[in-house]
Amino acid sequence: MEKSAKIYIAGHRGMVGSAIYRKLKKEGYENLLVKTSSELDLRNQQAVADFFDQEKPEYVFLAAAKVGGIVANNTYRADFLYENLAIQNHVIHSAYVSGVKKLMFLGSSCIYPKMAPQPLKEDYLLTGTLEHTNEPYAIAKIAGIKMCDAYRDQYGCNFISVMPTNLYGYNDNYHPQNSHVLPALIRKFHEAKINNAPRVEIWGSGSPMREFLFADDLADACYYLMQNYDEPNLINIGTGHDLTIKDLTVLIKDILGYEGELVFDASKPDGTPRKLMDVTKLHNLGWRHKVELPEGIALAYEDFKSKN
Ligand SMILES: NC(=O)C1=CN([C@@H]2O[C@H](COP(=O)(O)OP(=O)(O)OC[C@H]3O[C@@H](n4cnc5c(N)ncnc54)[C@H](OP(=O)(O)O)[C@@H]3O)[C@@H](O)[C@H]2O)C=CC1
Ligand SMILES: C[C@H]1O[C@H](OP(=O)(O)OP(=O)(O)OC[C@H]2O[C@@H](n3cnc4c(=O)[nH]c(N)nc43)[C@H](O)[C@@H]2O)[C@@H](O)[C@@H](O)C1=O
Repeated sequence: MEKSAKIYIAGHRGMVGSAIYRKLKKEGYENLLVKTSSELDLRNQQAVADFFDQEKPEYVFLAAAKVGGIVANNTYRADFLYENLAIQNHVIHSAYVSGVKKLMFLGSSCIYPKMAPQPLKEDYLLTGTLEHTNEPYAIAKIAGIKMCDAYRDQYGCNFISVMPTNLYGYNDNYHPQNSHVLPALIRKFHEAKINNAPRVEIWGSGSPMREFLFADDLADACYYLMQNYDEPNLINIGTGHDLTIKDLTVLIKDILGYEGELVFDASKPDGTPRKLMDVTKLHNLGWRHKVELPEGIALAYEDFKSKN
């Protein structure tokens, strides 16, 4: 990617898009094209086609999507399927029509079968049944991967797909119901601490295992892969380490300095028992994460406090 290249970051106000934006600025890219969802609704096919026709971006990071935690995914099942399919269909097709040189599509670790062997290798895609709570979102993401590959096969487009593990960081979503676990726990322990609440409720059994990557590390990996990866099929992005939700809870509780009790709410879903990424392919290409979980949680908490 030449420093003068015109680069469209779809979803630049989100956690991932804003991290990619910061990374590209830091690397000296000045010609960055961005639009909020009110300026350009990516669900609108004609608006997306017109935008690509007029702006003709050379590179695209597709980090716009309908995103949320386990309960949001399970509650707004139709919206997660429809909106994500619409956004990615319109952006990927218009990128082909307007002659984009390279596009990166962001998927998610939930594309893998619920009971796949661990760690999750890229070739486990479509080898089993998906986790129910996020099946619509996962189906949309799988369609995005297959769309990138099909446009490469039929039209020779250099469209790549990356699969990040669970993410957290600056500009995360801290909504009490719709967020992912890590930002949800930061909010819960922060509020419990300032209100002297005796206990905090944790969803599910605490036994599921999750892997967490700081969003700025993800942006670094995306930039690296945009320069060093030109293959079909997907590539995982993660740390290669995971922990139980219970251990994550204790870690966040300690970092935030909350001293009350934990109560596990079995009426809430556990979701996938484990989804640890196999990052051999990424490591072999020469990229590794830098921010470890305790440091990243402290950074995310500072960001949360500065906005709340
Ligand atoms: N968060 C996580 O743990 C993980 C995320 N990912 C993937 O990373 C990508 C980014 O996620 P993340 O940054 O967390 O999500 P966020 O919710 O933080 O940001 C999503 C962005 O998408 C934009 N967007 C949503 N709908 C539309 C629309 N109809 N038209 C235009 N823009 C739209 C929003 O724009 P605006 O602000 O202008 O409204 C927003 O900035 C997604 O593809 C997601 O699937 C993958 C694995 C884990
Ligand atoms: C990134 C990935 O994220 C989603 O999958 P998920 O990993 O299951 O999502 P999650 O972060 O919301 O939960 C992880 C675990 O944590 C437990 N948990 C405890 N207490 C809270 C809590 O307070 N909030 C939340 N959200 N979860 C909690 C929760 O019960 C679950 O066992 C996908 O839908 C999809 O979006 C996707 O791709």
